[in-house]
Amino acid sequence: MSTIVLEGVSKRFGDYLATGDIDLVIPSGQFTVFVGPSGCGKTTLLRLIAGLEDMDEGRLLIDGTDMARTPPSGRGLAMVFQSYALYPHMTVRGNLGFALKIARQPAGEIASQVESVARMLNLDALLDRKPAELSGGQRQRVAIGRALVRQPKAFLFDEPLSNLDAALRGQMRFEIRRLQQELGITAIYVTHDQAEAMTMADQIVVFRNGRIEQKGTPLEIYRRPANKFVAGFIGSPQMNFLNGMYADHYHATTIGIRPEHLKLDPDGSLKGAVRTVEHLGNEALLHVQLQDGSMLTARCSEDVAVPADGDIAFATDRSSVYRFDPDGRTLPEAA
Ligand SMILES: Nc1ncnc2c1ncn2[C@@H]1O[C@H](COP(=O)(O)OP(=O)(O)OP(=O)(O)O)[C@@H](O)[C@H]1O
Repeated sequence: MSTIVLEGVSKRFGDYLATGDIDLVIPSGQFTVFVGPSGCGKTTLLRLIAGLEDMDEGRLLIDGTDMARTPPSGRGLAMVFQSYALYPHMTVRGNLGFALKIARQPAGEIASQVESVARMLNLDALLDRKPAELSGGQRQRVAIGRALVRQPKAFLFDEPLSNLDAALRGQMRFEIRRLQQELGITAIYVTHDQAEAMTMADQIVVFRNGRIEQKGTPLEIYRRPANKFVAGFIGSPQMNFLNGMYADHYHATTIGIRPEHLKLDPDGSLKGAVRTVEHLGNEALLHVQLQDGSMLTARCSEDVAVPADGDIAFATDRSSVYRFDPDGRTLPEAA
């Protein structure tokens, strides 16, 4: 278990600020997810922590020790990449034990460590296969196992599931989380997928343009987004944003309503016409054009009755309406 602390960390590539002024605590034994759109600097920050990039300013402390002079190999961190980076000519057993072999551990010790990790990750039956003879999910498990045998202080995951199909991704999310909880190991996980962040994290850190927009538990971020960017980024389908008369009514520049907080109600004040219906099997998404021309998405039950003329109205609780100022900052709840 290890606590990782970043103090005023910045990194530039030439004139370009990839990540700036980062103050952050990664609590020991917790699962922290860095999330944000492509290019927001989350991978750069992970690589700074791993020691694969040098920071321009700031400090990195692991368990209270400044890492400025510690090379990547001395930090006790294990990184798992999207590309798996397995050795193709080695078997699963060889890949899993490689780091221990390099560290000149006795053969008996290597064999028992490899077997215990293989059991943990359900790889026992695959130990004699080469990476080319494995599925994507199995390869990813070997990559995780290879990091695990080194008994790291913390795991650093860089989009490890983006090469997998949706079903396997769901399963691997669950397995990574289970393993991390069982071992009580500190983990940092980089993704651009907000659903992954919501389902896996103890702490989510939302990035934009190299800076932290908000950090908190998944529910805090979903319920109390600090600004319009976070409100729009977390939650799927995306929060609806409305301006003009709808926002004026709430004394705000923009208001936001999540698709799941719209209720069909003939007396509702959000009146419009259904343009398309997306049937998802367990629910339907209604895309509605409001009277002022703006579009709204509503999450409804699959058996929703759309009137023949398409005219529809929604109501929402005042407490479900988010209000934003001209700079996009969240205003207190409407009275
Ligand atoms: N070695 C480099 N030299 C120059 N610019 C770089 C380098 N590495 C990253 N950048 C730039 O820094 C910014 C942040 O990159 P980074 O890879 O951290 O983003 P990211 O949030 O992880 O994005 P993605 O989800 O696409 O991987 C990007 O604009 C990128 O082009």
